[in-house]
Amino acid sequence: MLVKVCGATTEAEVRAVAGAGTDLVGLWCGVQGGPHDLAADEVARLAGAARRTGTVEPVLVTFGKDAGRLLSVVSEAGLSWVQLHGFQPPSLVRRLRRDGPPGLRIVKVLHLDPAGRCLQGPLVAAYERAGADLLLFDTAAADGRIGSTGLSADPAAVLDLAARTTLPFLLAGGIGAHNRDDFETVLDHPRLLGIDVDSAARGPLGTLDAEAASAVVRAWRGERGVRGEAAA
Ligand SMILES: O=C(O)c1ccccc1N[C@@H]1O[C@H](COP(=O)(O)O)[C@@H](O)[C@H]1O
Repeated sequence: MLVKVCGATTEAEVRAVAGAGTDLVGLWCGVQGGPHDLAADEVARLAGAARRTGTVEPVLVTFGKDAGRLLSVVSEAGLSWVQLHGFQPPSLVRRLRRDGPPGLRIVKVLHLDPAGRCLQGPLVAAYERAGADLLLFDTAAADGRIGSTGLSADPAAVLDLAARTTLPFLLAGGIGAHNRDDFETVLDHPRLLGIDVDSAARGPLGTLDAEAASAVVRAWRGERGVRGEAAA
């Protein structure tokens, strides 16, 4: 069970996430107006801090659509993971696959609305053909908001979406220590690779917090116990 925690803005948060036993830490860049958005040089600095922990890998999380800009951030920070969290076209996935560093892991996010419909529905197969490595199923709010909605998906809608895909996937959207059992059917899915968490990994001050992240890790890894294989 791979665990990613999203939205670090300081080295202390990166270390807290690593200390909680997670595998991946999300660093935002190109999330205009987002409270945890970082400049490219800050992404590079925090990516270095993540690598120095020896256990947690940095992930560029972005709404950006400009391939040249994203490739420059990936290159400057020496990143091996990018998470396309917005409504980027399949051609961006193709371009990152073609021009990105060898081994770059491209995660394309698909959003489920409150009725269980996938907002990127017609493009799902195209993202896979374009060279995405992983999908990430997250929720969209009724008003169209995406990213850290804190809203959980209906497990049946997750399974329906999984049935329309072939790649491994991560689960996100209001994931916390309290709701692991709601997703028992999803946990049994052979292509579920792990979870991605923002809100529930934050402490009372709103910063990423070792105790809050550890509670999520313990609840979701359970007897499946081991650290995610994709972190190495
Ligand atoms: O965390 C954000 O606000 C965010 C902004 C832009 C892109 C992605 C973002 N986070 C993603 O939100 C989900 C989970 O959030 P939550 O646990 O429901 O609060 C996850 O995929 C993060 O990568």
